[in-house]
Amino acid sequence: MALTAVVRIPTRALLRPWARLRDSALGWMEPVGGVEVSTQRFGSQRVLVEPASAAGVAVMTFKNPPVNSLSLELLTELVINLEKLENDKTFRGVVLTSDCPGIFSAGLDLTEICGRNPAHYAEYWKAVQEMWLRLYLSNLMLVAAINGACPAGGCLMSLTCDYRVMADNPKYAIGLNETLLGIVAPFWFKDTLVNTIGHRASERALQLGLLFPPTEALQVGMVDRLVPEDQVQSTALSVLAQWMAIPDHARQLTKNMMRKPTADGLLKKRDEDIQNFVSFISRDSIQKSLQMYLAKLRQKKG
Ligand SMILES: CCCCC/C=C\CCC/C=C/CC(=O)SCCNC(=O)CCNC(=O)[C@H](O)C(C)(C)COP(=O)(O)OP(=O)(O)OC[C@H]1O[C@@H](n2cnc3c(N)ncnc32)[C@H](O)[C@@H]1OP(=O)(O)O
Repeated sequence: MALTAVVRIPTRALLRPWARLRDSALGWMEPVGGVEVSTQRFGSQRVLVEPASAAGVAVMTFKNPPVNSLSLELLTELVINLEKLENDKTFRGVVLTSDCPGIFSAGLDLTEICGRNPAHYAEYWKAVQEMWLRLYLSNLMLVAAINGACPAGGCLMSLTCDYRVMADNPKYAIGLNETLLGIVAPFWFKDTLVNTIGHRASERALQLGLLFPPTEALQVGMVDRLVPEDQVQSTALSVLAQWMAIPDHARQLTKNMMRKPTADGLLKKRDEDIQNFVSFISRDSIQKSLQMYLAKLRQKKG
């Protein structure tokens, strides 16, 4: 269904983005001459993108049931939709969230890294790298609305955002738990965590594969705010409204200055990282660990 409508925002607000917040706070909604803002919903099978009611903001919702595992398809759709948002200069901020009840994302799709061939592992890992690079270096303001469990690759995805709001439900946990599966978080996962919670806390969390319940995640700095479950998305949107008050060029240059050196670490050796992944994941011992882990997950219900 096409929900095309056009809202006009005054050019002065686009030139001075921080003015938009003030204007809307004053109740300014008059469509006056200026730049067209598309309010059309778009997206794809697994990623829905909807413009939020605030100008310049979109909500990107992952819907890859049952657990939003990061399949090759989901990763590809995510990157395509992010690129669309970035190319549409009317968007300045995006909330990332999930459509799967109680789960933000279960991380990498284990069926993509278990029982496949080396060419598939290479293709998949390239897509994981691409997702991280695009999100981590995005010029857009990204806020993760973590409305459920957020292990491993799901946690990584949220760590690429500029701010994390998590549902205050002790049933949910967040963290890089790779060691529990007998696998190792690659250096760029580690770097992203270190940049967020510091070296000592990362070392402990990574070695032990810690999954933090919300209160501990807040204490360690893995998330920025806890709110009741039904307020996760609205809080994420109001955080974005605050960030929108900062002039884009200054914020973007600052973000790039903070993040580029970390991203360069991977950009300089993408191929080597793919080769490392393929040879690591293809080992019999690693495949056995993953099979056992998957079997345990599947047995849980039985
Ligand atoms: C020295 C050189 C080093 C180089 C190394 C390079 C790289 C190696 C590192 C690679 C990095 C990997 C990062 C990852 O993301 S690995 C994935 C880790 N994910 C997890 O551990 C999460 C596993 N899932 C869960 O804990 C739970 O499913 C849950 C998310 C908490 C949800 O629980 P619940 O609601 O109870 O749902 P179920 O457990 O019953 O699951 C439903 C259904 O979904 C299947 N499933 C769950 N998670 C995954 C997954 N990640 N991938 C694929 N499938 C998954 C689960 O098996 C159930 O399936 P069935 O309905 O068929 O039983």
